[in-house]
Amino acid sequence: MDTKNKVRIYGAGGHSQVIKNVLVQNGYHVTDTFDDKPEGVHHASKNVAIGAREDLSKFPHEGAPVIIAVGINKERAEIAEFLKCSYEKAVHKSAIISDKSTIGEGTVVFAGAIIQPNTTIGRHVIINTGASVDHDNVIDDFAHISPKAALCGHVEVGQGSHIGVGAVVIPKVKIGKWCTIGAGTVVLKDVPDYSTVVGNPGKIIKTRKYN
Ligand SMILES: CC(=O)SCCNC(=O)CCNC(=O)[C@H](O)C(C)(C)COP(=O)(O)OP(=O)(O)OC[C@H]1O[C@@H](n2cnc3c(N)ncnc32)[C@H](O)[C@@H]1OP(=O)(O)O
Repeated sequence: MDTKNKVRIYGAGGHSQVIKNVLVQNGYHVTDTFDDKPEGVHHASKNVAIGAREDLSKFPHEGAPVIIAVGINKERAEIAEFLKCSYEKAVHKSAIISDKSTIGEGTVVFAGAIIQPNTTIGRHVIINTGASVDHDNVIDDFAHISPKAALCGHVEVGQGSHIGVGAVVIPKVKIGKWCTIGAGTVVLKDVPDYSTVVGNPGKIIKTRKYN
C-alpha cells in the first residue's frame, strides 16, 4: 500500500483536532481515526473506529504511520506500548525548530512553539502552542510542555512529565520522571520523580507513583 502523505490518528478528542489541523495544513491525508472509546468523542471527529485496547490482534498495526493523539501522558505511553505501528511527527509551519535539535517519532509541535539549538526531544512528546524550549534541553519520551511554558537553557524534563501552562523553569534545572508542574509555576530547583510542584517559588505538594 502506498502510504506517502497518509497518516492515521489514534485518539479523537480535542488534542486530536489540533494534530489533525497541523497534518492537513502540511498536506497529509488522515485516512483513519481510532479511539478506545469511540462514543462521545469530540463533536468534530467523524467515522471513528475502535482502537486496539479491546482486541489487539484485530487492530491494523501495519499501514500508514500513526500519531497517538491522546493528551494524558500515561495513556499515550500505554498505547505506544501495545501498538506495533510506525509513527509520524506533526510540526506546525509556524514552529521554529533549530536544525541543531532533534525530535523523536510520534512527537507533535504546535503553532508558535520554539525549540532552540542542541535540544533533544524524545518520542511521543507534546510541545504545545507557543511553548519555548531553549538550548541544550533534554525532554524525555511522553512528556508534555504545555502552552506558553518556558524552559530556559540546559533544562531536563523526565519521561512522562507534564509542565503546566505558562510554567517557567530556570536554567539547569532537572525535572524527574512522571512529575506534574502546575500552571504558572516557577521551578527554581531540581524536582524528584513523581512530584507535583505548584506556585512561585515552586514547592512539592505531593508525590505519586504510576503503576
Ligand atoms: C491545550 C491545553 O489545554 S494543554 C493542558 C495544560 N494543562 C495545565 O497546564 C493544567 C495544569 N494543572 C494544574 O495546575 C493543576 O492545578 C494541578 C495538576 C497542579 C492540580 O494538582 P492536584 O494534585 O489535583 O492539586 P489540587 O487541585 O488538589 O490542589 C492542591 C493545592 O495546590 C494549589 N494549586 C493547584 N494548582 C496550582 C497552581 N497551578 N498554582 C498554585 N497553586 C496551585 C491548590 O489551590 C491547592 O491549594 P490548597 O491546598 O491551599 O487548597
